[in-house]
Amino acid sequence: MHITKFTIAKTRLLPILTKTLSSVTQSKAPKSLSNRQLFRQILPPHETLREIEALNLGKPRKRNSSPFKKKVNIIERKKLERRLGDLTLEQEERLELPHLSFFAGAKIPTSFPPERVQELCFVGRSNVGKSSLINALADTTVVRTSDKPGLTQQINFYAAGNMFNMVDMPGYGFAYVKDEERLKWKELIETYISQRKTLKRIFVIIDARHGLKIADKEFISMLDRKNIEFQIILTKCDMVVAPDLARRHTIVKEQLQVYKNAIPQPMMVSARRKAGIYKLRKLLLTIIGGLERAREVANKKKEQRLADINNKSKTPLHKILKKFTNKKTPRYFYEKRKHEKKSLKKK
Ligand SMILES: Nc1nc2c(ncn2[C@@H]2O[C@H](COP(=O)(O)OP(=O)(O)OP(=O)(O)O)[C@@H](O)[C@H]2O)c(=O)[nH]1
Ligand SMILES: [Mg+2]
Repeated sequence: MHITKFTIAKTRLLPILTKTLSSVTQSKAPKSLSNRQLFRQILPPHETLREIEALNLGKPRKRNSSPFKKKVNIIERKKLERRLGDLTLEQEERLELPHLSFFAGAKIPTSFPPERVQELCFVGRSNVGKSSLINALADTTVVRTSDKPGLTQQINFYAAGNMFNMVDMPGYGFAYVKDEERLKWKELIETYISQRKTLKRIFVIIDARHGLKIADKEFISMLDRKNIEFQIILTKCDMVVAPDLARRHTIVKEQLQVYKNAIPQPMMVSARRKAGIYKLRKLLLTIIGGLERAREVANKKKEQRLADINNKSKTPLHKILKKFTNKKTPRYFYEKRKHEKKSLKKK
């Protein structure tokens, strides 16, 4: 038999896909189908599809600007709701994390900062989007990111206010770095993970386009051997169409069943489109025990916003229009109409 790269990949994937398929569709997949065809046959559960639709995960559809297309969109969404259930059920609380700042970097274990507050760490293959995810979670650009793999080369510690630390790791399984360097990173990560007492959860970041790769499996097997709990986050979800994302989620969930220390439910996010970020923030705050405090801050901000809106609408018309009175520009008429409409509504 002529063995190609493809045949090897297929033999590796086939058992997983057939297993997933048989458990989801309750039927055996014929061996003649290609990997892609097998993948396409997976029927993901409704709740996964609903979560993807509700959180706006998945590759964005083409922008529909015409009123007709907008109407078609509304009809399609209604059809989806009839099939999957109420999409508003997944609505997220608009929570925020405290201000993020860099405070320490460690290339060797002796440089780890003292264990003061609780920590959450983000680990995964190079270029998978660990640093971008931390930025998205904290709504900042403090963490450096790059489209070239291997940017983060040390363990970076970021303080989220005085509540907790987020820890950005170098990527594992990075092929373009010397063996010596790779081994050093591996040891550094393993030492941190197994010795840090304040570490509350390890998030293993996986590219949603590829799922669990060999390096990921090796890493989570190591965690499992050491009895360390971890949770998977599928990221770059904006690069996979919704049905395929649901299938990927189903496969990863199935694969996790063999790891006794895996939290069974993988999360889904897109750091670029900030989808699923509120849900993940809520999880982080729950782990840290800061959910109530974050809710209080969010409520205060909401009240402030409402008060600002009220104050603005109380500004008399002549003051609003003062800026535009020299020239009666379209803006002048727009502001006037808006104000009139508002006062009509109030009456
Ligand atoms: N489309 C898309 N791109 C993303 C997303 N998250 C990260 N990226 C891109 O992926 C590339 C790598 O992101 P990083 O955050 O630097 O990845 P990393 O895992 O920290 O990489 P290393 O530090 O090299 O280990 C950047 O070009 C990001 O813009 C995402 O959710 N969607
Ligand atoms: Mg990085």
